[in-house]
Amino acid sequence: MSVPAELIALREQIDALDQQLFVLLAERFQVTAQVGELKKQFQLPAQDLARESAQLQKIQRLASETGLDPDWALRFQRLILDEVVIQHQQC
Ligand SMILES: O=C(O)C(=O)C[C@]1(C(=O)O)C=C[C@@H](O)C=C1
Repeated sequence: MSVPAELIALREQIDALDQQLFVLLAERFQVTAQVGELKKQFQLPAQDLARESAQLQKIQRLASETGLDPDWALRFQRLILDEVVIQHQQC
């Protein structure tokens, strides 16, 4: 069965967006790696729950404003934060 041209075009858009998403994610992890180094230098804890709480509130608001499911956005952000904390602990 042939794939409609419209589907091909939409998939190209998806691939381009995925690429942007991963470039941004990689950029975020580069910044958090710098935070990890700084925390090590100043002997600060890997996790900052007050900062996370403020971020998660912001994420929920952003999700609502952009039409994303706030609960899903929270889970997504949690995944990222947990990974950063692990990386901080390993640094
Ligand atoms: O801001 C910090 O203190 C960070 O370590 C970065 C970060 C984040 O990825 O945004 C990660 C872990 C902390 O618990 C809070 C925030």
